[in-house]
Amino acid sequence: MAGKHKSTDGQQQQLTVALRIRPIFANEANRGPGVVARAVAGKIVIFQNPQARNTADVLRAKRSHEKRFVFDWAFDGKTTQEEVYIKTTKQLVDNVMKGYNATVFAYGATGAGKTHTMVGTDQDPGIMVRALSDLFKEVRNNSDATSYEVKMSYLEVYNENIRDLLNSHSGQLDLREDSQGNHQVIGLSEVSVSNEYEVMKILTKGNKNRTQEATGANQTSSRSHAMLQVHVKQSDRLRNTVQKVRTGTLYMVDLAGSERASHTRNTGQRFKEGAHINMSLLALGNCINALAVRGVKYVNFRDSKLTRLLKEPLSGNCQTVMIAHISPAAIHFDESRNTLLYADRAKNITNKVSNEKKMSDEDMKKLRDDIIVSFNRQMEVRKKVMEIDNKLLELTTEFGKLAITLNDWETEKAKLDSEKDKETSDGEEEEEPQHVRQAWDDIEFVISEQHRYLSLREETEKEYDSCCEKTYKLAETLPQKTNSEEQKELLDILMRVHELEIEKMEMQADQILREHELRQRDILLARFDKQRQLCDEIITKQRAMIDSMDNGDDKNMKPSRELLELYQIYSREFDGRESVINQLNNNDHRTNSLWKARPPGTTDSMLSVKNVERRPRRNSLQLPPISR
Ligand SMILES: Nc1ncnc2c1ncn2[C@@H]1O[C@H](COP(=O)(O)OP(=O)(O)OP(=O)(O)O)[C@@H](O)[C@H]1O
Repeated sequence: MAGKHKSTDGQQQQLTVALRIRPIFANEANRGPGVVARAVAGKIVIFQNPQARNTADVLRAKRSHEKRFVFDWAFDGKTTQEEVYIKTTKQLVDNVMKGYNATVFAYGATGAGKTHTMVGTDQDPGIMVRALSDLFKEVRNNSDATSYEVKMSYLEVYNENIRDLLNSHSGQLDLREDSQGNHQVIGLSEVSVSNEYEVMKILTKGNKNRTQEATGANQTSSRSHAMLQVHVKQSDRLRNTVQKVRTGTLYMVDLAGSERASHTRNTGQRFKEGAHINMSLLALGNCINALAVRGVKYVNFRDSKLTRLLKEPLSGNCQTVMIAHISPAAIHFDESRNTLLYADRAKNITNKVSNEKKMSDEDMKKLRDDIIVSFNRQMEVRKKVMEIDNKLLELTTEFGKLAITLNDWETEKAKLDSEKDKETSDGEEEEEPQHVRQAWDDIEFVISEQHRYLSLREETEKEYDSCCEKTYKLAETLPQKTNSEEQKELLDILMRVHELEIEKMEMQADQILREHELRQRDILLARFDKQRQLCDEIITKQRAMIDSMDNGDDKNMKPSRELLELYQIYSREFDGRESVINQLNNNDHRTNSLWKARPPGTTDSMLSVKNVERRPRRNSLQLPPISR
């Protein structure tokens, strides 16, 4: 089997080119110098110029008049129909069943064996029948899990007119280009088929309708290009699974003879046909030449109906096999050489093959719905995270307030204890008032709530991450799944709108956090303020104590010179600070703007609830001792 056909999705694939040399007929062998084309080693064609045989120097003649062509496959007169089918087309059938498109077309001069390869006879059928027979075998083998719909259409292009071979009354049919750049034949009948016997009947009927005429070159020459299209649509039968619908099309084309019109010695109508056939084959040749040159952006498929119909097979999402045909007879040297050169050129054509690219309106709607559902879920979960954050921030604020109440109480208790010491010296601890006991209970509750919300946040954040991943995976499939710019643009806009929604939500969350930070700073500042007042009080009292000692008898308790200097600096700082605070209190606006700057030394962890731990109940406020 040709390894070249085993398609990996989205990969560049070269056109597979096979060359078939039919057996020489007795009348051909009698008429000239015999055989000029031989297939060697299954891949090489040795082609000789018959005139070389007249040269005396046999070796020199051989070198200059013998040409070798290498193809994917080279078949000779002994190769069976089955072998040709297995090597060129069998894998295409497998790929069509996987949802790819595939084309096999027969090219060559009149009488070179195209129809024999494509259609064959009842006793020895050709590719069309064998491919359909294999396709139905696959359908039967997989019918438990998959439901299939196989439809066929068969048309011919004759004198640049398209006719339906399955409906002889259809007349000429129009070819239209859809929004995705594919060509469709309007009004072409599609027949549902379920087994190979029906296919055989339909093909025989179609071939009878085909324009055939005896010419000087062939007894039953096909004067038209015939195209058989087999569409396979499949969907999973299994319940509770996502319905996956795949469609693949197999195009099988039997082209009209490619020889020059003059060779058939035709005049009048026959000549006109020849001219048309050659015009479309010339257009096909031009397309093949253009496609074979790497980097060519524009290929003109518009010149003929045939090239318009073959646009997708040759340039688009399709695996394509060309089977070129030649006669081995010396009398057909010119046509055979032309065919060999065409086929050689066609080897360079590459197609990009994918079974994902084509997207029906139904699939498009599903993808759009999936994206919306995924985004909405993402927004919902993000909202939940925001609500949790909000709750955590409220708890942090609450914690801050309660901490102030407790600190206030510790300060007050220290004062009360020292006053009591003076009076009674019994060392009994001050009883906590009701609001302080309540504050301890509340702070305990706040801490347990913080832990609860933190673990909830962790879970919800994980859920949010998986939602984001799902949405972006869907978004990533877009370029592969759509082939229309319009579809892509629409889905891009949809994605952008939702991204903006998410961004808006993030900004709201940011705003809430900022407001909370401001509140936290207020609380922190209030705590600093209390601490400062306490320090002031301590320093002032110590100063008074030292002053009183200074006046007393104990000269050893005199403060050092250094300490006295520090007191002076402190009182200057104190006066300056008081005047700034007075100024700020008179001007609310400026006070607010001052809060906007983070107080020096305030770190994120100071604002975070995670790091706040319950203070030990009986631990009074610790101040650094002033060392003398
Ligand atoms: N490989 C082959 N083995 C045996 N007979 C062949 C083979 N190829 C072609 N023939 C015979 O040669 C004759 C011409 O072949 P065929 O009609 O297939 O040519 P064609 O290329 O389709 O010609 P046209 O373009 O005129 O339709 C037929 O009688 C056919 O049976």
